[in-house]
Amino acid sequence: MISREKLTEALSKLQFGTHQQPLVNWLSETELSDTACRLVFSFPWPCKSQWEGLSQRIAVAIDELVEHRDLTIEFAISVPQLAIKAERPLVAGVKNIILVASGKGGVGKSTTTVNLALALQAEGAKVGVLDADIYGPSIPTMLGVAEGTRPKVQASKHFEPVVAAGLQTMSLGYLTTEKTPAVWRGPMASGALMQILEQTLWDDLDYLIVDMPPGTGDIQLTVAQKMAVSGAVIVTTPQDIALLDAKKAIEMFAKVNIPIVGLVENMSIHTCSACGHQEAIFGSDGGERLAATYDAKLLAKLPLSLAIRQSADAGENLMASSGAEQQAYQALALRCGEEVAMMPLASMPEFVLLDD
Ligand SMILES: Nc1ncnc2c1ncn2[C@@H]1O[C@H](COP(=O)(O)OP(=O)(O)OP(=O)(O)O)[C@@H](O)[C@H]1O
Repeated sequence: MISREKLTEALSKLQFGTHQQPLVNWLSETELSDTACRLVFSFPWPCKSQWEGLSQRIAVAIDELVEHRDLTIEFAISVPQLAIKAERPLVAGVKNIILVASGKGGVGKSTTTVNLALALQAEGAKVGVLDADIYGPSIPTMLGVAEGTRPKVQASKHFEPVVAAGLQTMSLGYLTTEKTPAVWRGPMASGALMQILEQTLWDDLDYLIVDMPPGTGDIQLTVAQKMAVSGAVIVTTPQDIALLDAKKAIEMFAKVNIPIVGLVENMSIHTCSACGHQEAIFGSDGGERLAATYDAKLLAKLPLSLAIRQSADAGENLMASSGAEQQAYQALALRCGEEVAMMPLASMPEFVLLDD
């Protein structure tokens, strides 16, 4: 005979996610009758691509209990808001702010921001991107936003985000022109950034991914300190010089008590499209070594690839393709979402988990 207890027992044998937690942790609804069995699982991070496989695993695990009943398995996503207890104010309409940073310029921070955002969205989250790279806002181009696009202004004080590829975006690039490039000095730059962060009408975002300016100077420090941030993702290449700068970025965030969600090793391996030969052009295992030094997680190793460069240049959505690159960003998004969701479980007293 089917019972809730037996169901839970059978389901507790299944694990899910990198942390291999019991799937039953996310069982949010159970309906049992003589003719039907309906289960609803609600996940705190976006993971749509996993649902089909999960559904099959669940059906096999409870097959004997379900017998002749109609089995319905449903999945939902409910990303919790991670908030800092401290005085930093939350940004309206945003549940989690994730900073994407690098010590060194040109390591692929903006490319990672865009593709991480698109991949989180493909996994079922509502995502926005704030282009805070004042030295060269490149997010609009990478998302195919037409040159000269300006955000709509509401009541003379709020910006409506520019929606591109389904993402809510805001960039200093929308507010400056080639003739009036932004020549920002420290306080002015961080002031302008905070202003566009707070004056944009973000609409119910699970994640706002912020493309930080490269470096670890005053602007980065001020912005990081003023935002109520869930965590930072550090992008580096495996090259020694980039790793050195990534260390500075990790230490900067430690100083202002911002947890590191994890590291991304970009431009990791290159596979020759003609012969398939693989080469570690910028060196190998730098990400692993850095992660080990700081006891941080290596979220992903992303390939150095023509498809990544071309999609960024052309403003095309790489998640609409189905190659190894799309899979690499999908894996990054799944891992990143999970790590953010798991954060309250770690020993970080300055964080509280708020229910919806
Ligand atoms: N994994 C990758 N494979 C191939 N090309 C890449 C990859 N990542 C980034 N690029 C390319 O490298 C260049 C620099 O990338 P990007 O602008 O994302 O770096 P960044 O760290 O944000 O730079 P900046 O310091 O200027 O803000 C771009 O031309 C981008 O298309």
